[in-house]
Amino acid sequence: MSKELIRLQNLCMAYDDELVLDHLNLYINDKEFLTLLGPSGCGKTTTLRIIGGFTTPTSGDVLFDGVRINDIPPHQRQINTVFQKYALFPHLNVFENVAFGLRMQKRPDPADPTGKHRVKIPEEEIRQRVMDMLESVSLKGFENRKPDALSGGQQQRVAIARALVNQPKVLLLDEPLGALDLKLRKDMQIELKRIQQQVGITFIYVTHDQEEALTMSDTIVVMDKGTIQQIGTPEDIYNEPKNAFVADFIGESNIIDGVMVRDNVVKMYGREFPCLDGGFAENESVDVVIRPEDIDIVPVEQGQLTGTVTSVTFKGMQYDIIVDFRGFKWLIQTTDHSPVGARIGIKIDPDGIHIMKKSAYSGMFGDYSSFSDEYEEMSDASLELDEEESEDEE
Ligand SMILES: Nc1ncnc2c1ncn2[C@@H]1O[C@H](COP(=O)(O)OP(=O)(O)OP(=O)(O)O)[C@@H](O)[C@H]1O
Repeated sequence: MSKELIRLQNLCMAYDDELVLDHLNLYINDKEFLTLLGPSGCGKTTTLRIIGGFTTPTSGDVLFDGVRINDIPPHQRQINTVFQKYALFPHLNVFENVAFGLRMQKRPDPADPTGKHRVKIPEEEIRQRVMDMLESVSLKGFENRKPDALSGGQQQRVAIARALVNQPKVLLLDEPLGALDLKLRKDMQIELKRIQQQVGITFIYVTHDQEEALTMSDTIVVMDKGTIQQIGTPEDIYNEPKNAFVADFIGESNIIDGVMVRDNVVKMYGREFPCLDGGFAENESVDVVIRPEDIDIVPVEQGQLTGTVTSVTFKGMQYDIIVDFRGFKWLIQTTDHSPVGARIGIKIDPDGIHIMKKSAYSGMFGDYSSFSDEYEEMSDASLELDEEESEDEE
């Protein structure tokens, strides 16, 4: 999976002088499942359209197997696309929908030594390729059904089979599951990954759904405002987000303003917390990212901080608990049930505290993370800390 197939070099796209892709650099390996993930308007579809040849970049290059393909039209690229609105032909059955592209194709006549005469693909080969493809997408036995007699997920699989039957090297998928309900979407995520592994080609997938990206991808490219924020495996992106934007976008996070005291010690709310990170300047302002599942609820007297539970939501496998800390809301995910109104202690292990350089995104976060301004106005005495420990520290 390490051979490079597509490279985007300094890709820029501007509409009316507004830069929507800003010097994108990215390579995509053969047989990789790569997802472009980011909020609405960040430039995912534009990137996909440029790879497919439907949009011409303002500047920069697209390389395929090392060859510049900027000027190659879409149908001559070995790239097919599945869109969210996968218009199947309603009057054709499943078999004919998938066979359609093959029936349109002509290729050099093997009996013509000049190679000029072109012939249609033989019917027997079409039948074989369509049936193989229907098997790959688990639709064998559905050949004679019309699209309106299929579920949304089955229709989407017909669209995928239709895009794959031409044997492209790359399949582009633009939010292909967006129209499906949640249960079906989850089933199709697993199904898509299986299909990609079975046919063994590169998938470039666009979504704004972080869970979808984490479930399916070998590599996730997190984008915002036309720029790449981070490229990595789902594990890297989740466990080691490079900045507060990525941390906030992937999964849920508490993002708190902190100050580095020295290596392995950060100060939040006037309290020092041991952490594993270093390499920051003394007194440097930083973003402190803490995942809700990395916070332990402990008895008040053992807490590094204490607060009051303001909301408890049962989520099946765990509870989402909001703890109010003088008006600030921590999100904690735990299997322990603490009732609303309970006073609890919070404890965070050093490896649950992630320190990040202050970014343009600092202070932009909502519900669980906008602590900074009001905190500045607080004196340590007003914090709900264990009195003695607080005094020790000062
Ligand atoms: N043809 C166009 N003319 C002008 N602006 C455009 C055009 N196409 C896209 N844009 C703008 O470019 C930016 C990026 O759009 P793009 O569709 O790539 O975003 P996206 O990340 O795919 O968003 P979404 O998830 O909502 O589809 C947006 O601000 C959009 O308004």
